[in-house]
Amino acid sequence: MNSLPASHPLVDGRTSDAPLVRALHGHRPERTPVWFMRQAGRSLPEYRSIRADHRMLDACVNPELASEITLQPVRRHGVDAAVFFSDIVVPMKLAGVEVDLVAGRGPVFAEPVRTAADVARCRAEFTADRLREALDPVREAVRLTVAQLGGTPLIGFAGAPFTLAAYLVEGGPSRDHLRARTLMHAEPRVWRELLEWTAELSGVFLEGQVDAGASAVQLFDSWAGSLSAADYREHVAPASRRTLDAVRGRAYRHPLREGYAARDETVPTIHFAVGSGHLLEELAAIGAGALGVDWRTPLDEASRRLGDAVPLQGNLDPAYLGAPPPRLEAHLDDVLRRGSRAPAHVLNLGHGVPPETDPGVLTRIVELAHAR
Ligand SMILES: Cc1c2[nH]c(c1CCC(=O)O)Cc1[nH]c(c(CCC(=O)O)c1C)Cc1[nH]c(c(CCC(=O)O)c1C)Cc1[nH]c(c(C)c1CCC(=O)O)C2
Repeated sequence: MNSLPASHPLVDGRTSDAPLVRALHGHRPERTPVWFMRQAGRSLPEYRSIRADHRMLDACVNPELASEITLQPVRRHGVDAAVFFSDIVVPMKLAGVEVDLVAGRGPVFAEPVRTAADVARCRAEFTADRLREALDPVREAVRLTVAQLGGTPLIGFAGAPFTLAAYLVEGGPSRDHLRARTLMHAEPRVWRELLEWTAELSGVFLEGQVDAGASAVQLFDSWAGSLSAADYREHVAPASRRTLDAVRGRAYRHPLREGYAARDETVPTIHFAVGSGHLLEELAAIGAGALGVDWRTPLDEASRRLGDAVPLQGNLDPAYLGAPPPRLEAHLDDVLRRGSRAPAHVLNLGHGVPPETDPGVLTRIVELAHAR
């Protein structure tokens, strides 16, 4: 096991008892922690004003901007965690892959990766070492952010190997990732090599964020829902496990507990996939400490299927953000009630904040959840 540096916020006591960290370790803190996927982004006027002058991927590798954008929703909403402003394709970009984030669409790759030769070239050219050498802007952005956050934990993240591979093989966003899933079955060896590579880059990206001060990480397995349970288990799970292994071994001694209560803890990990109700058991088997659930599966049902043994995160339906306040509040109560069945609950949306969301609604959700 690798230890975290002494100056890490989990080690020096700044975040070791924060509600988010306690919940992800399976405890019920004094208040339900809440944060929102995509809390940093177009729903905030202060974000749009920065982005008016900077391209998305440029902002991600500019430490001052990335840090400022990460902090904006924490200041505004009083959420229990910051999520690092970056993107799942940033490690690809830093390793040398030609990729852009197109507004309204998402990641677009100049050269799709489809053949054995394509995969071999990626593995030879866009290596983990090359990424490590280019990772300083990310480490610096994390350090600047954590220095401002005090006791609020920063969540680092990475794209899961399948989600990245789906974009790479398709060359951009796609509906059901058919080309990627075809490669999986047509050339399983090439597929495995592709996922080994995406898993390694995502692992290095996570490692960099944790070592620079992130107190938890989330793996975004966003498009895993397009896979059958059998395919997920055989062709994807080993790679996702490898990505999480990059930080799962990071241990620390809880600074405030002594004697019999003192024991090594590991950096909390969250695993999230959209439309993956049929995969809950497979996702849990990856072994992340907590599971993010989208809005389609009620949290009490998810918890029951997992033997009431896994802390859950979620799962307000983003469609309720535009509903009249009494309806939204009833939905919030329902989610909190169902979440109370799990050993621990982190309140979140079932997917990212839609850009047109009124940010006042998000602030209100935080207030209500904290008052419950
Ligand atoms: C699939 C995926 C991507 N990126 C991400 C995922 C996994 C999460 C999910 O399932 O939604 C992860 C991501 N992307 C971004 C974050 C920042 C942290 C946060 O959640 O606040 C995170 C965690 C910033 C971003 N990443 C992106 C934006 C929008 C850029 C803008 O401001 O125009 C942000 C804030 C761009 C992006 N990047 C991607 C898409 C689909 C898009 C949207 C394209 C669009 O609608 O314009 C790929």
